[in-house]
Amino acid sequence: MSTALTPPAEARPPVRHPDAPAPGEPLGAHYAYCFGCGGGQPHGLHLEARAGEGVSVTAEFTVTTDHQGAPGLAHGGVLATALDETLGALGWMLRVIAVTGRLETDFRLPVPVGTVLHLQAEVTAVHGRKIYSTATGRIGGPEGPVAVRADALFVEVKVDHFIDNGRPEEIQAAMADPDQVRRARAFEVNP
Ligand SMILES: CCCCCCCCCCCCCCCC(=O)SCCNC(=O)CCNC(=O)[C@H](O)C(C)(C)COP(=O)(O)OP(=O)(O)OC[C@H]1O[C@@H](n2cnc3c(N)ncnc32)[C@H](O)[C@@H]1OP(=O)(O)O
Repeated sequence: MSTALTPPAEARPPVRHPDAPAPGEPLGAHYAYCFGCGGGQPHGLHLEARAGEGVSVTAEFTVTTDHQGAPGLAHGGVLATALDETLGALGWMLRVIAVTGRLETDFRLPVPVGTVLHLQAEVTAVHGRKIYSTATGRIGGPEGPVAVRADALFVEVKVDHFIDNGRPEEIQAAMADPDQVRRARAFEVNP
């Protein structure tokens, strides 16, 4: 793990937000067109995450023919996306908006098409806006061997990060969504 992903000595253990979803509760998509979790992306990962104990989440992603690199095998970048999306879902447990600053990935086993990747992620430490976290993706079941893993640094941001930087067409469409809950989920972690 790179030094940038080692929490400083002053970092604190993460605190589960009192209003975090209960363990086992599905977290749902934060944005319908998210490539990781959105239902509106036909070739996306359609990753489904659930709240875990403490500051953790679990998720599942089924590798399809849309996700290949080599014939019959998942593309490494797609697997990194699955790890990134799962780690991103930890924001629901802290109730903060955060984006990936650094993602360091280990690929340990090839992952064939048709595999269900069982993901687990947890926050390990928090220092100011910096959120340190780690994730695994197992195959053959939730207790199966680790095929992929990652360490990450997410950085807390304000909602302006998206409004100021996203392409105006998509930002305006998301803000104009008549579904208030969906609109809130797209722009805030706390709907
Ligand atoms: C319409 C749609 C709405 C969406 C609704 C939102 C819902 C919730 C969205 C969730 C989405 C989930 C999806 C999966 C998660 C992604 O994939 S997120 C997308 C990929 N990530 C990005 O696009 C981020 C791009 N990078 C940036 O915008 C900026 O570099 C950052 C990360 C915000 C940091 O910039 P900054 O705010 O200016 O902060 P900065 O002072 O540079 O850094 C703060 C601290 O972090 C450290 N740091 C920053 N980057 C790094 C790094 N790469 N390595 C080491 N340290 C770093 C700095 O050294 C600094 O440390 P201290 O000096 O405080 O000790």
